[in-house]
Amino acid sequence: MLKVEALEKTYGAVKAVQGLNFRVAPGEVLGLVGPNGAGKTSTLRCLAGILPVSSGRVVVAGHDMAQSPVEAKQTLAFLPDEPRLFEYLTVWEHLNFVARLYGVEDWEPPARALLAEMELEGKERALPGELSRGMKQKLSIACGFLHKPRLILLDEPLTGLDPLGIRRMKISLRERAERGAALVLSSHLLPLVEELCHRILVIAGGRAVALGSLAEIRAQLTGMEGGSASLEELFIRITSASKP
Ligand SMILES: Nc1ncnc2c1ncn2[C@@H]1O[C@H](COP(=O)(O)OP(=O)(O)OP(=O)(O)O)[C@@H](O)[C@H]1O
Repeated sequence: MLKVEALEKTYGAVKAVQGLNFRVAPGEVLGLVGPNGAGKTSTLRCLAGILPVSSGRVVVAGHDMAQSPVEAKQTLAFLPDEPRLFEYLTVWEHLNFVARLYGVEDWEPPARALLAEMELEGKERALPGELSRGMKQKLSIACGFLHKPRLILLDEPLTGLDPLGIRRMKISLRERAERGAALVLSSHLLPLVEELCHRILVIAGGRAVALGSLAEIRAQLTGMEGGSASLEELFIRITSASKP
């Protein structure tokens, strides 16, 4: 569903992402982890087509992001950590607007189901200014899910959610993967990554320093298959080893 080849992103002299290669299959959840400034957000924004890549290729469901950006973007949803909403559109109008943008037919039944899933029932007429931080996040996620994206890119998706909201969101994400969506999820919450992700890409200084399942990364690092090191322990070992 997602193919990334030799992805590079530079900002002037800053090399934020260097030589990333990976694929994500339908139904798979890939965790993107790395220290502050590692290049996670830059990577996700390049995958979403929000930032142009400096070199390399991003292909979403067979559509090359550089050559067929509209087709590629129609297939995906990008959920940033800071929800970006329209100040003068109500909750329901947001969903209506997104449905029209993506050409979702008969959008009202799925929009209602999403509001129920995100616990926003009764808030249909509220403006963003009347919503809490977590509710804004949930509305942004509902808008992202409305067109049934086949690739879901999430940057710190649980920021601002309460414990029950976090649990519900984990279920929602897992369900989308079970129905065949590919997910790429960046987070500093390593237990969440450990719980939800089938494979993990660890980046540091813009470069991939480990890629595989937790068991594979553990085996690469310790040479002991079936060892019990947590992702947190592995993360600290990998990222401190890759420091210049
Ligand atoms: N718009 C920009 N202009 C210049 N440099 C940038 C810009 N955005 C990011 N960078 C730089 O690119 C590098 C990677 O930043 P990025 O935000 O992708 O990291 P991150 O892994 O998401 O970090 P964090 O965990 O802190 O959110 C950093 O050195 C950062 O300073």
